[in-house]
Amino acid sequence: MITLTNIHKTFGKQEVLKGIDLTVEQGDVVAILGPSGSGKTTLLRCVNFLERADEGEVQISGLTVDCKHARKHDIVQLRRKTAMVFQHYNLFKHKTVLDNVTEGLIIAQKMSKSDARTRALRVLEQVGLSAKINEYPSMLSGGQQQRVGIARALALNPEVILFDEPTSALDPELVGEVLSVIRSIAQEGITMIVVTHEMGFAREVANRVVFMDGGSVVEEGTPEEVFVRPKQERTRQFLSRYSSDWSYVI
Ligand SMILES: Nc1ncnc2c1ncn2[C@@H]1O[C@H](COP(=O)(O)OP(=O)(O)OP(=O)(O)O)[C@@H](O)[C@H]1O
Repeated sequence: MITLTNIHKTFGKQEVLKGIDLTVEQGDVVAILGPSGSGKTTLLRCVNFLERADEGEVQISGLTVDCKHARKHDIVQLRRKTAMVFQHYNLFKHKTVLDNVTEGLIIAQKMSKSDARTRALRVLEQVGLSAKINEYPSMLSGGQQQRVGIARALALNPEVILFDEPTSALDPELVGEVLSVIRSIAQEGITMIVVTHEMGFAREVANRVVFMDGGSVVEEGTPEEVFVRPKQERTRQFLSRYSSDWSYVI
């Protein structure tokens, strides 16, 4: 469903992605792990052209875009197939929860107000926020704000949702509620790529784990392959550093 081929990205003199190849099947939940600065977020942003890779190809359900020569029209088409959940939620502060979700549907998807409202109410129920639709982001906890971010992504009915460290801005006690919402969405078969430092989540919710280091994919496999029988020494070292952080229990 998604194929990334030979993705390269350089910032200044720093080569941040060194020829990444990755295939994601429909319904996959792919967790991307790796040390800080290994290029995880940059890779995710290259999928929907929030960053344009210098070289390589992004293919999402039949649409192939050459990163170097992509035209605006191709990028718009590709973005329609994706939705992103950001680390810092990126909500509109002066809009209610409901309007935060309907806005994208009315503007980007040219939906009527009443259809947008119907869909928004459905996804807000899915993330457990039916009681908060008329509140403003500042009235919500970080976990609730991130659930609005997730609802907004879901409402777009994308082929893939890209999560960029969705819990890293949250206080520890709020992480579980957001991960549980992501897990419940994953169980519905939505394709997801999740950049995360939550090892327990990656182990229990993802069906594929990708370990990146230094701008390359060092190892990938099922959670069992990567967590229990890692082949690469670098993966082993990384996991042992994080072994006390597997606190998320479903
Ligand atoms: N827009 C940018 N301009 C310049 N350098 C950048 C830019 N975005 C990322 N980088 C650099 O690219 C490298 C990889 O960053 P990236 O955010 O992709 O890593 P990461 O693995 O997601 O790290 P973390 O886990 O800390 O978020 C870092 O050295 C970062 O400073």
